[in-house]
Amino acid sequence: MSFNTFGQLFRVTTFGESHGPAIGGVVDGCPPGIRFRLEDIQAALDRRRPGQSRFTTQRREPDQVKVLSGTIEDEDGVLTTTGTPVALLIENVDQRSKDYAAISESYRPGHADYVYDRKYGLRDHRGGGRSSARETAVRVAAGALASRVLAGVTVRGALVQMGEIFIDRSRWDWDEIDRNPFFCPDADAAQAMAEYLDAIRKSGSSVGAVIEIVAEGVPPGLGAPVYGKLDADLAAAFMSINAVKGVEIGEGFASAGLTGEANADEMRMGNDGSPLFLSNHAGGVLGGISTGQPVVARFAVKPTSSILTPRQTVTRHGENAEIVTKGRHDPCVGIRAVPVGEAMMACVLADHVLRARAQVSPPPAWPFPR
Ligand SMILES: C=C(O[C@@H]1CC(C(=O)O)=C[C@@H](OP(=O)(O)O)[C@H]1O)C(=O)O
Repeated sequence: MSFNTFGQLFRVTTFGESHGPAIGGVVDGCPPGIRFRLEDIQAALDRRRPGQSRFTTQRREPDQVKVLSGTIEDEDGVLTTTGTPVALLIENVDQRSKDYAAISESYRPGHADYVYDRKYGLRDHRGGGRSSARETAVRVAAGALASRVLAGVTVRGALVQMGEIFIDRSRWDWDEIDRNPFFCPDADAAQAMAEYLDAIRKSGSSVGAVIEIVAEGVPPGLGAPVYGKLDADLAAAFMSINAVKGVEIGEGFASAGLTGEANADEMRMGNDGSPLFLSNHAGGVLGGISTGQPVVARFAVKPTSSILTPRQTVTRHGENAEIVTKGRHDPCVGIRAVPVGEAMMACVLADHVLRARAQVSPPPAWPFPR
């Protein structure tokens, strides 16, 4: 059993609280000989970092990562993994715990405060502790390393819904996600989101979001039929992100409304000797095993529960109370969940690449002779 670790062979453990001195993690099982620069990891972290627009928390964290072990550095600054645990450390520098003094005895409705007390009998009331979005920084650092293990695989994510605003998929442009502060692939929807979120933010409220993660170049054959399903591990990985309340693979819940004909991803032989799927309702996974099509997953992030609107609650001493949560909170924490989702996809795929390598390496040559 593990409380703070995920993955079987590419194994990530995280530690640290939002208001402790640092957060960090250990990636165990990373193969030797993986080359990267610290800047590669930093660039990934910079996409998630707080305080980069008026639409995210104003807490100023540089999220400077240190690699403490598991690599050797050459004179050009290239780090090569040695096969030993890679330890990553990010210092917290902008904690403001006094914001939390006013709510240390009460529970934010919709937040993990209450269940921490019920489970452990105490909680780190200086901030969100382990249930803070701060924890996700380490996942992003681990994901950057995982993406180096995934040669030929591209993992990208986008915000496809914010509260009541949906993107128009016919306007999807991957280049757009770096041009607006929402990682939104639809420029028009991004404009509408800016207006919408400004109003939400000014009223002290918050909204949820849906994030879509797409991995292209995934080879067929990752995953296993029953207990080692690739999609089950993806679902667990996305669900482990703080504030995530739902996960879909491919058509997801909408597949319940399709007929067998509509849902069938028909197959023809392509010119390159590989089968061509005529659609991808499966989201790149059939029977828990990757098909070679893009792996497509979506997850829903709930509205941030730290809001200024007074809410009814109870205290840890069993009294009725009212709570107002001040401080520096994201009006839509789903925005910064986009790089986190990409990281979780990369970590799960890297883990399954290693698992496939352990069981069936090399994979059988296809097609089979008659
Ligand atoms: C610092 C980050 O986000 C934080 C996520 C968060 C929360 O409750 O989730 C609350 C805020 O922090 P604090 O605990 O200081 O109030 C955010 O700023 C980060 O993501 O790096």
